[in-house]
Amino acid sequence: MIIRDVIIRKLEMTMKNPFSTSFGTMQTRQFLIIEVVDEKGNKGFGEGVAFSIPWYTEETTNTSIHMIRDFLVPMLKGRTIQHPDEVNGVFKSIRKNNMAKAAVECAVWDCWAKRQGITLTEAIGGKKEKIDVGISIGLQSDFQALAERIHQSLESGFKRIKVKIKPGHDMKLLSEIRERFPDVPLMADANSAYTLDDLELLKKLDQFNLLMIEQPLASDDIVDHATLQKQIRTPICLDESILSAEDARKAIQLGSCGVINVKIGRVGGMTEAKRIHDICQESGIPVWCGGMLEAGIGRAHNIALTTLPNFTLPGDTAGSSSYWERDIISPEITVEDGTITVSQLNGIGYEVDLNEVERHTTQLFEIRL
Ligand SMILES: O=C(O)CCC(=O)C1=CC=C[C@@H](O)[C@@H]1C(=O)O
Ligand SMILES: [Mg+2]
Repeated sequence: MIIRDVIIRKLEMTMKNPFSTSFGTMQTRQFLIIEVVDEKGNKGFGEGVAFSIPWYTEETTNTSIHMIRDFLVPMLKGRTIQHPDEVNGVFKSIRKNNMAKAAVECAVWDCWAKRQGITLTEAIGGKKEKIDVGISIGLQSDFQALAERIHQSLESGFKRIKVKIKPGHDMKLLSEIRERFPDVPLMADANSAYTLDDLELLKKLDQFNLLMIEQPLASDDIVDHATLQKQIRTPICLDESILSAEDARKAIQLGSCGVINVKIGRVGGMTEAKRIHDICQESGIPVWCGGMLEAGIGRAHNIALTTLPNFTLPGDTAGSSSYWERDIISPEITVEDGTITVSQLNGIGYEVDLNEVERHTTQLFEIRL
């Protein structure tokens, strides 16, 4: 396969509900859609999930455009790609910028699967026909609002609830949730808001019987997390700290976590996500698919990834209607009784609604290779 054309679109879409974490609130979601076209005219799509502000990782929507236009796409010029696993190696000389790499690599995966006449799920070796889905609820204005969101989410069948915590919004919040919803599969994501100075408080969170606590300490740390994991019963789930399969190997070796959240963008693509899955599987560490408030194309890639066997925990892969009035794919992704039925259609399994894409496009770059 030879990639002949690449179209980079920057989109801006308004989320139904603002999403708040320990680092800020977002309602307008900027992201990229990468379209690749091969020499036979097959098309593939990937989503660039970096935010407009570099608060989750160092990347932004605009740094991704720069990386993709000026470095990554030129590296594909004149190259025959036998299998999409090769793209990870092609981009290896470029450091980090994982979300930019993943956006292009995922478009190549989709294109290749369509060219082979197979689903993306088959292309990566996934087997599940249905996947379990949880929901991530951002910080809310007050407990009543949060309780209402949890209640609605349980009514809709979501298989686990993730809430955001930060210093000052932890003990009381979790104890109120537990009082009202004693048996709910519950986890808390701190997005790096604590340090080992908070050890005593973090130990107390064990009483809430959380499935796991996500990224309590620094975003680039695995050493302090290992110290913390030895002193708390609740499994630590690493998110921000794991950027590669090597990071996963080291974190597991140090005992820094009991679970890993895999995000395709954060780790630089589908190939690296599969490697992390495999390392965790060999080490008895369960994984689940994290979310980046994606639109339909990114979401479709996440669903395919989740069909791998060691994705044994529900992911942050809620359906289109949890985020958008109208998604950019057809049909939209729907969740029934807390599960998504994996599409049997080729590639990502959904049609990209180019009219909707255009309606939200604020910048477009066409590159002919
Ligand atoms: O529903 C989703 O897409 C998951 C949302 C979510 O929890 C997150 C998205 C992006 C950055 C973070 O705030 C957070 C996370 O850390 O997992
Ligand atoms: Mg997280």
